[in-house]
Amino acid sequence: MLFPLGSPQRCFWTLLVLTLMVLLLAGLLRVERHTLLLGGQAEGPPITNIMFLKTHKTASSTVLNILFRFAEKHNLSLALPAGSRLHLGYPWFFLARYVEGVGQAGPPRHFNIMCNHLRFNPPEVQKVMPNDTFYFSILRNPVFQLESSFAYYRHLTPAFSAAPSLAAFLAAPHTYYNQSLLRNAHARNHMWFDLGLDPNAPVEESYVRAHLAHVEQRFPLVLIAEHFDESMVLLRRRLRWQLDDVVSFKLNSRSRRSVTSLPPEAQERAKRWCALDWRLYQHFNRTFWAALRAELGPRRLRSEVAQLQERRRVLSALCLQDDAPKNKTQITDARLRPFQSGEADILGYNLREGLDNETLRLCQKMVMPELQYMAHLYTLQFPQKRPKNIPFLKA
Ligand SMILES: Nc1ncnc2c1ncn2[C@@H]1O[C@H](COP(=O)(O)OS(=O)(=O)O)[C@@H](OP(=O)(O)O)[C@H]1O
Repeated sequence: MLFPLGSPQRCFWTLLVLTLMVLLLAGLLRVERHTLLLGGQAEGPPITNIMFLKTHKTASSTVLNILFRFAEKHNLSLALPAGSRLHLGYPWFFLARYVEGVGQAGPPRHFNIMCNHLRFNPPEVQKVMPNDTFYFSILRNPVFQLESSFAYYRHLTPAFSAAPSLAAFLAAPHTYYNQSLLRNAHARNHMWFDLGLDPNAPVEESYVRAHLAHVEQRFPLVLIAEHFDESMVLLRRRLRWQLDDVVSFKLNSRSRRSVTSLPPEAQERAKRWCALDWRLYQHFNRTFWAALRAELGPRRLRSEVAQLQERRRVLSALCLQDDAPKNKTQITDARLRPFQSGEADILGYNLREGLDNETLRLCQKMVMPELQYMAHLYTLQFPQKRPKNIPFLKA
């Protein structure tokens, strides 16, 4: 025996061993708590009051599909466009009266989820969303966002239709771009515009910093389209949702035929032309990774991303014909054909044949394009109103 019983040394070693055991136990408990969280048993009830600022050409229709499915599953109310409208007043600033069910008179009406395209206007949004609403949005690298916008809004945006190509537009943007036309919103700092800010403001440091701080204050979570799966991991944790709630298929994508890659010098021009969006993207790309790091370690992140991707693989094999997106001529069910625009060849999906009713319903919702799904939810929420008319479905 090294130390005789009762000696101070023995007390010291006993205390040390006990302290180490307590620390070890505390560590194990922490790991256990994390594991529980990841198994889908998030702490607290799921968040159900949500405002998603649906920026353009940023994977936002895929996020909207996730929110629509959650709303339908939990019977939550949606702030949907009033009457025959298909969006919430875009490109004009959002007004509460653009929402169905919000009258000029009478008590204020609140909704659980707002996620259709709108130009952000906080005081008006607050009129229809509860005080405890969780605000989030998504951004994409402005070079790719602009390229996607150019293909999609080619015929709707005067600045784009006047230019022979995006590279030509970027070589001399002021030749084509008239900033007084609201319809040119798609052509410059589109995400900055969607946030309700001035896309033609001079890129002065104090202005940019002040507005980035405002956006960060208003949106505690900003996702990044290039890191979609990591974004879903973070979103799920923040909303305290289940894994299946954030599994999705890629919606609104273009066929390879309609994607053009800008040469490096045109990419640099795009960053300069959309300098406000570029600053926005750089800033929120940093905050996104900082938020992920604060939330979970790299191993845990890899494991959650892998779980999400595995679930997507399973659902894709269950739901989709050939596991692959299809162009409009290949999609057999007209209700699943996405809206086509400009020079973009927008893809959708065919479902596998012979699905049982419950699986069919799940799969249909996962691939249902935005307008059709919105029309479906509008009829569910306002059965007494005239159903939404989706003109291209009749063509
Ligand atoms: N999951 C996921 N991950 C990464 N990227 C994705 C995802 N889902 C959609 N997309 C791409 O987002 C583009 C469509 O964006 P939106 O749905 O926001 O467009 S819209 O404004 O609602 O019309 C469109 O980009 P382009 O194909 O470059 O046009 C989609 O391919």
